[in-house]
Amino acid sequence: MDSLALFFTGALLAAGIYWFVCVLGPAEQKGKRAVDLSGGSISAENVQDNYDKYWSFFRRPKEIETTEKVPDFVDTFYNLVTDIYEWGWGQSFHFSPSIPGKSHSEATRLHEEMAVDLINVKPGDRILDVGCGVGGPMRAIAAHSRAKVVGITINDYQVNRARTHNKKARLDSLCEVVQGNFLEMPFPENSFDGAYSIEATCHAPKLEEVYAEIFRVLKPGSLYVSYEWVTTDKYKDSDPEHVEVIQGIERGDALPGLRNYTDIAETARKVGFEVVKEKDLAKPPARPWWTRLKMGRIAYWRNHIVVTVLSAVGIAPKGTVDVHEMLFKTADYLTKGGDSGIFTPMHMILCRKPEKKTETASDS
Ligand SMILES: C=C(CC[C@@H](C)[C@H]1CC[C@H]2C3=CC[C@H]4[C@H](C)[C@@H](O)CC[C@]4(C)[C@H]3CC[C@]12C)C(C)C
Ligand SMILES: C[S@@+](CC[C@H](N)C(=O)[O-])C[C@H]1O[C@@H](n2cnc3c(N)ncnc32)[C@H](O)[C@@H]1O
Repeated sequence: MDSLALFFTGALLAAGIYWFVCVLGPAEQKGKRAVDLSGGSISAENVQDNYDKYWSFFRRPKEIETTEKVPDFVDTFYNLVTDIYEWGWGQSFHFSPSIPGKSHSEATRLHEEMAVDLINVKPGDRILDVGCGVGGPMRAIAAHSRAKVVGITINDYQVNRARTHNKKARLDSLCEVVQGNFLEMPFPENSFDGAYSIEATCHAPKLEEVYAEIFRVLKPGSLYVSYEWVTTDKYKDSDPEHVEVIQGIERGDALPGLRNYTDIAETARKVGFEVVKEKDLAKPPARPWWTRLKMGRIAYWRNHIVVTVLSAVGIAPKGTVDVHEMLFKTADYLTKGGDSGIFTPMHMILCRKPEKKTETASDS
C-alpha cells in the first residue's frame, strides 16, 4: 500500500470513528464523558459485586418491602447508574412530555418549571426538593423562581455531583444539597415554604411514610407537588403481559413495587394534606414522554459498544456492561409501558398542608 492509500485509509477510519462516537446519537455530553464512568461511591473493583447485590434484593422480595432495607438498595442502584444517566440522559433524571419544536432539554426545563409554578413560590422562599438526584431540576427551579432550594438524596455520590454542578452554574447561593433519607428527614417541622418531588417518591417502600415526612416539614398553608410513577386505569393485573412490563420497570429502576394511581390522593389525604389538583400529565394532548427513549435506540447500541470496550481495557469498572445492559432492557419496558398506556411517570398531585391541623385517619 503506498503512502497516499495509507493516508486515505487512516482518514476514512478516523472519520468513521468520529461518526460512530459523536454523530450517531451523541450522549448528552454535559458533565460526563464515557471515559469517566464510575461506580459512584463504590470502588471500581466492587462494582460487579454490588450489581449482583442489587439483583439479590429481587431474589428476596419480602425483604425489600421493609423500610430499613429499601434505602440501602436504592443507594446501591444510584451508585451504579448515576454516571451512566448523566452521560446518556443529562442532569435531570426524569421524563417530560415531548413538545413539537422544542429540544429535550427545553421540554425537561418546562416540566420542571411547571412544578415550581404550581406551588406559588416567591423569591427568597425556602423550598424542598425531595429526592434531588444530581440537581438538574433544582438548578432550573432556583433560576426560574429565585427561591432557595434544599435538595435531599440518599446517595452520597449524587450529593457531590450536585454540589459541583451548582457551583459551576453559579447557583450555589440558592441551592443546597443534603445527604439523607427522605423517610426520616433531618429538618425541623414547619420549616419549608413549599416542596416538590420529581419521579423520586416511587422509591419509598410505603408512600405514606414519605408523604408524612413532607407534611411534617412544610409550613401550614404551603403547597407540595409531586410527579409520581404509577400504573394507570388501563393496567390489568390479570394480563401477564402487563405484569411483565411493570415488573421489568420495577427491576430496572429500583422500585419496591409500583403503586396504582388511585393510591396517590388517598395517601396524601391520609397524612393530612388537602388535595388541590391531580392529573396525569402524560394524557393527550400531551405528546408521548417515551419518544425520547425510542429515538435513543441507535445511541444505546453505540453506548453499549463504547462501554464494552472501555470495560475490556480497564477504563470503566468491571460490571459497567451489566449495568448498561440492565438499563437497555429497562428502556424497552418503559417504552412498552408508555405505548400501552398502562404506566405513567408523571401522575401529578398538588397538595396543601392545611392552616390548622385536622384530624387524620392515622390519628384515630
Ligand atoms: C425516575 C427514574 C429514572 C428515569 C430515567 C431518567 C431513566 C430510566 C431509564 C434510564 C435509561 C435507560 C437506557 C439508558 C441507555 C441504554 C444508555 O446508553 C444511556 C442512558 C439511558 C438512556 C438511561 C438514562 C436514564 C433513564 C431514561 C427512576 C429510576 C425512578
Ligand atoms: C430518579 S431520581 C430523580 C432525581 C431528581 N428528582 C431529578 O428529577 O433529576 C430519584 C432520586 O430519589 C432519591 N431517593 C430515593 N430514595 C430516597 C430516600 N429514601 N431518601 C432520599 N432520597 C431518595 C435518589 O437518591 C434519587 O436522587
